[in-house]
Amino acid sequence: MDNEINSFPQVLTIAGTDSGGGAGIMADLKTFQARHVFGTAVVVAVTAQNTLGVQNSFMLPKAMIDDQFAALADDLHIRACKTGMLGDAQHVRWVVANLKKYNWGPVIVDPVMVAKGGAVLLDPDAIQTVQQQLLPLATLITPNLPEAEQLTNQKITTQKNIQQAAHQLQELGAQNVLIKGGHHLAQQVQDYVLLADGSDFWLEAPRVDTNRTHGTGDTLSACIVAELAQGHDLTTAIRCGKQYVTAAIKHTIQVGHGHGPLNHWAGQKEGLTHAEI
Ligand SMILES: Nc1ncnc2c1ncn2[C@@H]1O[C@H](COP(=O)(O)OP(=O)(O)OP(=O)(O)O)[C@@H](O)[C@H]1O
Ligand SMILES: Cc1ncc(CO)c(N)n1
Repeated sequence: MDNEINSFPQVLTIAGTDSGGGAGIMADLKTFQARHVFGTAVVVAVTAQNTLGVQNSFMLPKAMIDDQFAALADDLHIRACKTGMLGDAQHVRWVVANLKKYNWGPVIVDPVMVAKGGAVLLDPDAIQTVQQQLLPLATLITPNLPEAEQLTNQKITTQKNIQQAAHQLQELGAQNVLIKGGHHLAQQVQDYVLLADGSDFWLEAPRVDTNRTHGTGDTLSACIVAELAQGHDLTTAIRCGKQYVTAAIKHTIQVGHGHGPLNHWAGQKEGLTHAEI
């Protein structure tokens, strides 16, 4: 009976809001909607933000965070989840406690640290807590290059460095690793994937010459969550996420004066369906 009630794929984002609608929970929910899963959210932080930057942020108190998790656990059946902006060490610890307390399916950790405009979204002194407490829970971790540098405490300039960093992240406890190459300015953007069984591959796409890349990382990880919730394997979900985010960057929309948001309808434009990727 309960299985029938909760048969529609439901997913969860645990992150911060973006009043400008382009990143964080807003990007996640738009991606979930476009990828045909039912999106839910635990709000950890609220930001006053637009395409020009982050003007203010507010971290929610522990009881409010715990109650959001409890409300979902009492009623819904979440098949996969992701984390985004977690703010500081104590919020990382509170989220970790709730990830351990209930079953949310595969956990995709997007270790958000700094917004495209430069605002700090994770206190630097929380990095150790992320390494020690959150990474071991990660089915997949999806750092960008600066985040991978912080988490592995090394400069990353070559493909070999990227591969070494991915292995280090596995040693810290993440089962699978996707290092995003959007911050490297080469003509081809290259992301590196290292899977739990030791196999690996590069995902390549032509760089789109645009500054409208607000929320690219959120959109990629949210799409992976959506595909996993629909029963696809991790490699398929990652390839689909890459295809979706590339389309969402390419089919640009004109919103805001700065780092504009993506076009979350772009998958429909390119006729992408979850089954065919
Ligand atoms: N200009 C671009 N053209 C094509 N693909 C891009 C571009 N910029 C980023 N990407 C892709 O978008 C995805 C996200 O990468 P990126 O490194 O930008 O993440 P991020 O820094 O976490 O994003 P954000 O902080 O804005 O959420 C990756 O698959 C990356 O290759
Ligand atoms: C709330 C929030 N989460 C994540 C990002 C990074 O894209 C952002 N700019 N804002």
